[in-house]
Amino acid sequence: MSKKFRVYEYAKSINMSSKEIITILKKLDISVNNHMSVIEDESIKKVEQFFRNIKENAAENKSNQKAQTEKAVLHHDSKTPVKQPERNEKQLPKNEKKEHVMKKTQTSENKKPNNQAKANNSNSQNNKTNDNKSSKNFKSSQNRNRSNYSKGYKNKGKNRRYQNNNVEPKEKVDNTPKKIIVRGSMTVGELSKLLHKDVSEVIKKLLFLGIMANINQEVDLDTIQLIADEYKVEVDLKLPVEEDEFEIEEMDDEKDLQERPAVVTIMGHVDHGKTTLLDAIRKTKVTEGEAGGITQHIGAYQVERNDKKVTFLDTPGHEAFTTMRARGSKITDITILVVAADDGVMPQTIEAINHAKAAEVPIIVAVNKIDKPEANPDKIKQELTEYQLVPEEWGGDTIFVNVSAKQGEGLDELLEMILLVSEVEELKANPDKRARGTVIEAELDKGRGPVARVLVQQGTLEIGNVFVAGVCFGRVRAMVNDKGRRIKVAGPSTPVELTGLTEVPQAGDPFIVFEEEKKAKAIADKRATEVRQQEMNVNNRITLDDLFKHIQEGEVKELPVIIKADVQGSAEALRGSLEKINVEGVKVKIIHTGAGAITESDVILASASNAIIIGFNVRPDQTAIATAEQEQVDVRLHRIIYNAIEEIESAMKGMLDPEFKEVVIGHAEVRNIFKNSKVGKIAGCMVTSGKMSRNADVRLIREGIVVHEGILDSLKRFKDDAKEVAQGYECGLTIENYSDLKEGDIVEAFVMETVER
Ligand SMILES: Nc1nc2c(ncn2[C@@H]2O[C@H](COP(=O)(O)OP(=O)(O)OP(=O)(O)O)[C@@H](O)[C@H]2O)c(=O)[nH]1
Repeated sequence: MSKKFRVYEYAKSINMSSKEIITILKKLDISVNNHMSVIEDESIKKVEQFFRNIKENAAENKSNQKAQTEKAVLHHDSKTPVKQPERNEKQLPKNEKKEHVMKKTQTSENKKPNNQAKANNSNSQNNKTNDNKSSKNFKSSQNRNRSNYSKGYKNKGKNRRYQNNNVEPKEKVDNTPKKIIVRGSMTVGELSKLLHKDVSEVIKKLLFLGIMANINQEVDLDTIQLIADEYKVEVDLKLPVEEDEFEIEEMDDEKDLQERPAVVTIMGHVDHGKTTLLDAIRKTKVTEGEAGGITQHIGAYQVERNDKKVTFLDTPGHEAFTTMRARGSKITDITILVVAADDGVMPQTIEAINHAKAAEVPIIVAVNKIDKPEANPDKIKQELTEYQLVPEEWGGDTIFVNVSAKQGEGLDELLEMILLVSEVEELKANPDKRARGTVIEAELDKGRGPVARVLVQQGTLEIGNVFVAGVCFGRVRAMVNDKGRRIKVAGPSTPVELTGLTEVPQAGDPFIVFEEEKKAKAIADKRATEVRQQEMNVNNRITLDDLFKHIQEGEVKELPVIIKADVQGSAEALRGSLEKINVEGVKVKIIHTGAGAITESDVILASASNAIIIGFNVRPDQTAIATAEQEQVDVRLHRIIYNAIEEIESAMKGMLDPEFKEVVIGHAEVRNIFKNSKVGKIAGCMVTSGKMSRNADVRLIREGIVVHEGILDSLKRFKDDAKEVAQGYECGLTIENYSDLKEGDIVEAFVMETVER
């Protein structure tokens, strides 16, 4: 080649990825920045030589292997002891060996169950190249294994371990699949699993095809086909579904649109009465028309007034509201901003206003606690004008309603106003189409399996409908409304609890009904793959080594956190709050959230990502406890969201530069004053607590007031200088630049210590 190439051009010309070429160039000490870098003819020659060497080495190794195998067999036959490590590997039952490699794959995906991890350790005991001493080393030991693979390939003639691994056990049962289903590119690890092959074997095959790859490297469809051909496996290519086609909502004809109930979220500052208001509305308005009806928590509830319905979301606060929004779902039509009339506009009031404004949701102000004697609704109105919420009577367009959630006052008027705003907003939906909505909460129910609480936003949901919620597929088996009644259909703005899912979706996940089960399944699968890949990328980025390196270098300061909660809604609320914490540049990174007990796989994920686990109203199971102990993963259990947030904030402060705090080490009482012509006044003291130390800072306290702060000039025990004088002993001391000591004064000695966070 006489021409200059860019990395990507050259990579393309030999059917490899730019990434692979860059890796090889770096190995050959040829510096390149990225796929656009130009590579000279000289460098290309070196790369080509590199490939030739690999192929030659591989060929040589193959013949060496054969010789070694024969020799090994001979040795064995002639009862000559065979080296222990080789024999151990060989004596492993075939399936154990497979597991051994599989585990490595799983470790990289952070899915390694602990029992397998243990087996892996024991299998590797004789293998000095494996370092599984510390479970915190999962990632780094994995990296070492990977580099050993490549080393192994280069020096196969010398490295007995890899020779041995390559000896096919004679009794090996061929469990190669006849056909594999391929939906797109995948990693070498995933391909190996699919083909029921050891990763090392697939990496070897790739090498023969001139592709340097490690377990996490992605291989494209052509390469997958080539490798599959090598094993005579048929590839069933299921090309990705064009999801957008199905996901884009059909335009509705104006004539098909019908009025729908408003969906209302209640926001406001802590203790201003959000929950009380929600409960009051529910109690007075729900049970009224439903004699004996028992309301059920399904994430939202509906009330009726003047034959019109209003849907209230059950989770008060803007965290949940924003979490939903962040996940791309807009479910709130109107925000009720609760402000306590005896308090005023507080930080979270302002936050709530900003959240509602950002989402362009109209605000109705509920001035609460007007029953209190100190209530001052006008003060609230005044304060809110600063935030462009001006009451109508003052020339603005914001609706204010005075309420007492506690006494049930003003609720009718509030509902009236909600209906008025709904009318102005012209909230409409087409009930005659496939349902779409948003998951409000979801959890795994012991008896019923995955349960999702969904708000239907468009169309009508019916029993038997097939749907996708997030990455989960389902068929509506049963639906229950907020009054605990089984229902068969649910129209726009109706909250329902449904069963029939295969997995537990996440709060905020979009929910779409499909006509065909096949389409729904394909979309759920595709989404699941995408999410898995995203998760894997995240995990690759957060390594223990990297995290510490970045923190030390001050580049990145973040605390990875896993949240498990009793219901997904709480997990998401906690996520919202934690992600908002910003302690001098350090942020929380939520790497996983879920509903249910803390499991071993959570602990392993935490270990691999150096994360802290927060359990909210959940406990770790027995295996998780043991693994957490072994992995030294910090698991914090809480029942109050605020405490969890506070604790994490403190943990984050531990990651900041050290701060100092004062520690009092002792007190001495001045009993006599001696005058010395040379040094001035000497205080004869008795150490009453702790100790006096020559190096300590001191403050002089007279009748409870600090009259001076400074350092000791001298500390003596009788006539001798002393470093320290302990409690119960007498001492003489002078304070630097201070001579106004008096009998009865207290000398407090203190030191500044680094704060242990
Ligand atoms: N006097 C009076 N007290 C009220 C009223 N509404 C709520 N409270 C009281 O105020 C306190 C806080 O009410 P909550 O409903 O828990 O407030 P919240 O805004 O949901 O609080 P968080 O959930 O902590 O954010 C409780 O003691 C209520 O009983 C009211 O209209 N009048």
